[in-house]
Amino acid sequence: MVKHGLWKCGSSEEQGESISILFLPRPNTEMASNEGKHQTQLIGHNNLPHKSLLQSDALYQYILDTSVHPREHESLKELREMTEKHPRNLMATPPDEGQLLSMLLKLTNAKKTMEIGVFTGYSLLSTALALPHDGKILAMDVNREYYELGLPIIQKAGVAHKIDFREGPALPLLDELLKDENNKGSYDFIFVDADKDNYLNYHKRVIELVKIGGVIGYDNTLWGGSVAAPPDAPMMDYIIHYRPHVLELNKYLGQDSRVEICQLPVGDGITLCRRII
Ligand SMILES: C[S@@+](CC[C@H](N)C(=O)[O-])C[C@H]1O[C@@H](n2cnc3c(N)ncnc32)[C@H](O)[C@@H]1O
Repeated sequence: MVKHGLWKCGSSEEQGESISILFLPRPNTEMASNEGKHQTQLIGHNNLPHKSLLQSDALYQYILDTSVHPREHESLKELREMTEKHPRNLMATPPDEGQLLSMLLKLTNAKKTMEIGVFTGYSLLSTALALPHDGKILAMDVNREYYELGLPIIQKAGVAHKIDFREGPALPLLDELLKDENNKGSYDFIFVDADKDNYLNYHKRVIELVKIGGVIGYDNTLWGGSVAAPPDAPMMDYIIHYRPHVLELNKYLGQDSRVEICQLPVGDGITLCRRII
């Protein structure tokens, strides 16, 4: 049976809701042959096969084995393995997405970046390793304890000096940044991976902070595949709760003339926005 899961989360996890998976049927799968009926199944952290919307576990494993794990920096591997033991490990950015972020940062010669939603720091460390020695990352998370779990590994990797971590809700921090005209249009790259119900609020702000030609990446824009599910498909409560926000963001970005966009089915879906005006 092919499984399609919701792998990442926003503030619902902060509120202690349970984590589970939304299964969606696909043509030519066991589910489709079952008269096309939707099925749901609860599944815990430890028995999830992978974080991806790809059509099979084997295909995703092939990508990991062939292109991702052999090239993963030893510190990223250490951080990933440490995070796998965390009860909320589903929040972590998967390694293929970390590789994508690293490639983007290098292709765009990014130097000044921002990350909203750090958790234990997989995407943060991917970013820090990809930036030049004098690169900078303004990293925000409501929970410093998560960040501090990965910090010793980041320090050991010799890239902690690039990170300016701020604890607290990101919106007021962004509003504070916007008070200084020098911050506007100054960021090369901004990665948004936090509370999904605020993504449009983030967009209104980060679009002013990213430079023209710079890139904003919004994570989880396929929301476990639920964005294309029929409204009556069985879904977990937190999926239902955030789904309208993700749908609204996707619709908004699809029409926002200030950016060119590209939505990729990597991880839980990432939408890249290149600011053009
Ligand atoms: C999906 S996780 C981030 C995963 C991370 N990018 C990684 O590589 O593992 C979401 C994070 O957003 C944080 N968060 C939730 N609401 C937030 C808010 N309003 N402002 C800042 N951070 C928030 C959570 O504490 C959590 O660590």
